[in-house]
Amino acid sequence: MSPTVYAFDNTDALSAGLNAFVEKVSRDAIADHGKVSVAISGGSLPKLLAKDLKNNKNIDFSKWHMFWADERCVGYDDVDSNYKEVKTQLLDAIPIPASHIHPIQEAAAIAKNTEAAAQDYQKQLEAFFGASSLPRFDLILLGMGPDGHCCSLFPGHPLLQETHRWVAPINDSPKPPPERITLTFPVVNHARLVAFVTAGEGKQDMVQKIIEQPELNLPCQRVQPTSGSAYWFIDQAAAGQLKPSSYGRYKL
Ligand SMILES: O=C(O)[C@H](O)[C@@H](O)[C@H](O)[C@H](O)COP(=O)(O)O
Repeated sequence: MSPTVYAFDNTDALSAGLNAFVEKVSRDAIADHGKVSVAISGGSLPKLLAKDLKNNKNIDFSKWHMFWADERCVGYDDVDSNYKEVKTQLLDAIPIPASHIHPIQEAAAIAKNTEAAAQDYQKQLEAFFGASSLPRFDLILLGMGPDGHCCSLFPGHPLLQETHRWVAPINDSPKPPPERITLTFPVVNHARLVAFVTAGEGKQDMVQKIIEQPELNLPCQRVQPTSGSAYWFIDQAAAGQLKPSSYGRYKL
């Protein structure tokens, strides 16, 4: 199924729309199963997400569990750490219990032991979701790279074919740093909801390709939740090459 695309006048409006969407996802998940599992990527996403969400008093963050969709193998304090970015932008400002925050294992990350970091992260997912079936996140929040990558799943990379592992190591990421771990497509596509968040004119060509040329089979286009839905939250600049019929407006 094609994703639903919402375009916003500017990034402030995008953050407001995303905040309303996440509030609803959180309410529905808590009503359904008492907690909310969220996985998030790095890049520009944490800031766009946190702008309004960090002040949202209608969300019961005590029920949230935060995971990473992909992570760079660096220490928690490193400028490249996705954990650090999400913590600084969002987690430090919301009442989420520390035990509900699930970063990758720092020792393995610092040692650049991507295999150990990936195996440990898979164990963390098994401990939370159970080991017998694929994890089913309530929400996976992803950015889009200018080459059409998402998570640390890059065009043409063998990891696109991974069908067994939930979390995979990567040592040759074309986007630095090269050592990372990433959720794999089986996990991403088992989520209830996946929301892409991207903004800026620099993204408009790739957004057009991904939304209007599905035959390209780029990583972002392989995100097709099997029993869930995919959404795009973009600003007008990123929507600049899209046909007006390709997107709609999110109703707050
Ligand atoms: O660790 C990372 O690098 C990311 O998780 C990556 O997948 C990111 O989300 C995209 O590259 C988009 O990044 P920008 O929004 O900064 O372009």
